[in-house]
Amino acid sequence: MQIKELPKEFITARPILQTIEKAGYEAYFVGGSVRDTILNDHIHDVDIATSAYPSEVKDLFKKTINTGIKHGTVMILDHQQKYEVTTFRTESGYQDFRRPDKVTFVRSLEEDLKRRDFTVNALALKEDGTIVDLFSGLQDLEKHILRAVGIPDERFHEDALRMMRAVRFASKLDFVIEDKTEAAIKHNAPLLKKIAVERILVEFEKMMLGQAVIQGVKYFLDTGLYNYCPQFEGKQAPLSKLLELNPNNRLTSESQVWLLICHTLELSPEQSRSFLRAWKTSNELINEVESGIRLFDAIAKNTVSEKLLFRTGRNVLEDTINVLFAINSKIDTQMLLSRYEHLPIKSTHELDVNGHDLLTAGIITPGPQMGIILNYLLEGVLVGQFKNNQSELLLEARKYTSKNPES
Ligand SMILES: Nc1ccn([C@@H]2O[C@H](COP(=O)(O)OP(=O)(O)OP(=O)(O)O)[C@@H](O)[C@H]2O)c(=O)n1
Ligand SMILES: [Mg+2]
Repeated sequence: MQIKELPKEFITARPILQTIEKAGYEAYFVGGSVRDTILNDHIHDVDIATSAYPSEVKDLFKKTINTGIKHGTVMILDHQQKYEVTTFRTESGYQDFRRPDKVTFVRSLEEDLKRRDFTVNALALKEDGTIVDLFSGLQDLEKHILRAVGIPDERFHEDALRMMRAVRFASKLDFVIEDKTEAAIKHNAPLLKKIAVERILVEFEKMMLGQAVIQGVKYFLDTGLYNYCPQFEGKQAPLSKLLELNPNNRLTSESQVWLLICHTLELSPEQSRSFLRAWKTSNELINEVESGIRLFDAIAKNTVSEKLLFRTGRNVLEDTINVLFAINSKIDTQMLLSRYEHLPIKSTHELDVNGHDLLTAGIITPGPQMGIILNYLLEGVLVGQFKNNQSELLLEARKYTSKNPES
């Protein structure tokens, strides 16, 4: 197969391949960018594989960085672009089911491709647009099949994360997993325990954000992979609720993913925090999800106040609304949004007095009372009891201090 019109990302990278080839080595585009080009999907990073050894690659280009020289990867800087060029390799020494600690460089493309995870990821593209397809990856791409290269067991023993990659691609690309490959995942699922949580997290999030999320989740449950993810052991029943997600409403951010998961597992705000710590998500995400779960709780109890909407903020509110759509909730989300829009202020900075104003007006002296009064004024403004107007707020602050003198 020949690709007639290469995407612009390949066109700009083409001189790199040509330089390597002119020096007598082989060089190809490989990996996801080749797969995504044939699928007509957007490509995000162009990876290059070559028969040249890292030192030989470095001799050919002016600006290079040793990003992963041990694994054979050299980064080439060219016209403000960065390209990762990796020497063909076979990988050995997989005792721990993680990425190899030892790689052996080889001169043969075939040796390199046969150690890749799935046939659709084992295609190589020449600079002239010719596809090298040694494992029927093109046929699998056409039929939307995800199939391990060679013997599936071997591929998953080399890197157990590939099992999570399989369910991720099933969701992202809307591909079915070929039977033997799926059976090998079922069989080897416990190996996932060896994999760093941070790597599992990335694949799980991508699965949840994919176009065929229900199919991804189905594989995730059927293969038993979930049992070897943090906090998911034995949680088949609650996780199965994800199979009823609204197929027309995709999640659009990591925080939505985790809000949905914490809600599905019926976690309290505090439980959500420790759950997410086990998954090693960022603190920012933990705070967002906690806030969203508080809103979910208030929605369930019908106790959503203006103050809660204010504290939730627009981003988390929008995330929550998208999750409500995803779970086919009947909640009047329009009403929630409209109540938020009608809040007189959206952030504490918009309050027409601040601590400094209270001090200069002589209403209080520095101390803990300041926070209490500002909060009192904020709440009054949010419920429409006070206007957000400095003189009125100073007056209310004065009234408050005379009724509640500092003890
Ligand atoms: N555990 C892994 C990870 C990667 N690869 C190979 O390395 C390529 C590039 O890896 P990566 O960028 O992680 O994945 P992509 O397939 O490019 O997908 P994405 O769109 O997420 O970049 C893959 O296509 C595959 O050939 C592999 O065999 N096994
Ligand atoms: Mg990639």
